[in-house]
Amino acid sequence: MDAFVTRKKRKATGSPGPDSSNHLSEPCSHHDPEEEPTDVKLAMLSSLHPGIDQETLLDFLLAHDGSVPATSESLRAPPPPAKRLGSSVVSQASLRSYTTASSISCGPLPPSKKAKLLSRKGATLHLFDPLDIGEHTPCTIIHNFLPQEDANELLVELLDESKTFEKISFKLFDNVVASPHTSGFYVGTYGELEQQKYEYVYNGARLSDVRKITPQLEKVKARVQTAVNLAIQERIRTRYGGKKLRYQSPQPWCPNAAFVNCYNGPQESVGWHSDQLTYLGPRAVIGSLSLGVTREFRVRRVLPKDRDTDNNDGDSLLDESNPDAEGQIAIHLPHNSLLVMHAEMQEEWKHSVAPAQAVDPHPVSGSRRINITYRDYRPEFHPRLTPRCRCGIATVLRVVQKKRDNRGRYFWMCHAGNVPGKEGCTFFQWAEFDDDGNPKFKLETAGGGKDTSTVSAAATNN
Ligand SMILES: O=C(O)CCC(=O)C(=O)O
Ligand SMILES: [Fe+2]
Repeated sequence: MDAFVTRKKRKATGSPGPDSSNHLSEPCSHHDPEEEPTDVKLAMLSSLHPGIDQETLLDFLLAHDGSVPATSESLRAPPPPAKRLGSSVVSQASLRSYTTASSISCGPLPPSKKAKLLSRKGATLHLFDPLDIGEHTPCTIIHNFLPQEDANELLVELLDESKTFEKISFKLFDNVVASPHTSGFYVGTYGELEQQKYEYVYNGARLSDVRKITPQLEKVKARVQTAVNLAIQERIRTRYGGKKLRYQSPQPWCPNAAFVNCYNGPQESVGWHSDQLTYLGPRAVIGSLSLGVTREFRVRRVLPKDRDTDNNDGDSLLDESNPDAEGQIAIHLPHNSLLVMHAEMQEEWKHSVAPAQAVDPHPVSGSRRINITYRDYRPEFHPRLTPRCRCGIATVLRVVQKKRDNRGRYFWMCHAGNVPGKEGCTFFQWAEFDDDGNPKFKLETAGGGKDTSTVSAAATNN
């Protein structure tokens, strides 16, 4: 592991570097050494010092001018770092009484008249009230979602499944890092199972542990589907001015895959990331069901970045790559709560499950939390159809999140660099969709590849 921090980081040759995610779990693992320095550095430090929370790691990283080896050394030195006291957590039961008169009297605000975001730099705003969550985040929360018995049965079933879950390994710079929690992937039929194993690529590699959906997961799927579709319609009516977002699919949301995460104890977590859009398409919606102990799901908006201020100095640690730049919002996800991540979530926000110092034990799961993300894999994004790079691997779909010029533009890029033992190629291609998010593939480039040397500049430092 020491080599891991002391080795000089490698820049992928010719890589366009428009990173949009930094995820320590499937199916969203991306990283880019140049674009997400703080997140990546925090991920490295987290894996080296799993017992230390991210806020403390960030404090130390800042104190050591962003140097991972120096930070790590200092964290190793006795005495162990004290827990940050006087944390910036702001807690309240509801924001109703804090919002403007108009937002109270007129109901949900149209997008143009958003209530002022009450999170602020360096602070974590804790939201509990579903109305607040709907108004201030791109999510809908439904508490006590399933009949109690169904929730418990599902929890028991998945706790048993999770005994054989594994941490997912991926490549970070030249090193192999394990996700800070375990997970399993489920699909509907044996046919889909074979397809997923042999045709789809996750994080640059085939996923060997694909499982057939369990009876309880299947039973609950229909309820999740109904609730998510209702939530989407409600969101469109109340937040998007009655019209779905551009590139959002007009088709009903129909889950056909489920990632199940197990967080075994308070320290298990998932770092800041956006979920990978490769098989979901743009403006994807995800239904996320939580069981067992309550954990904090944090969200933060990705702040745009001007080209002029790119690469200026070490200040980047203090702005958009800092999770505290605009403030985080913590949504508490208790047992049996369904969180709908709406169409604006993956493109414009990042999310994480922060390590906790302690958790309230759950009568069934003890200190464990199970999370299921139901996903709608769209047939039009089957890897048979999506562009291939020179590595012969289906490329991944990503979006420019930061750089103002190309913010919101999608692109396909090689992902092989994430595979242990492999180098990625320079494939880059802007992705095009019709207004309903259906891909328009350039036939001449599918299976071929395009060098990024000219187009990449447009996306660099996104
Ligand atoms: O555990 C959660 O609530 C979120 C998990 C997650 O973000 C993911 O699997 O992509
Ligand atoms: Fe996620």
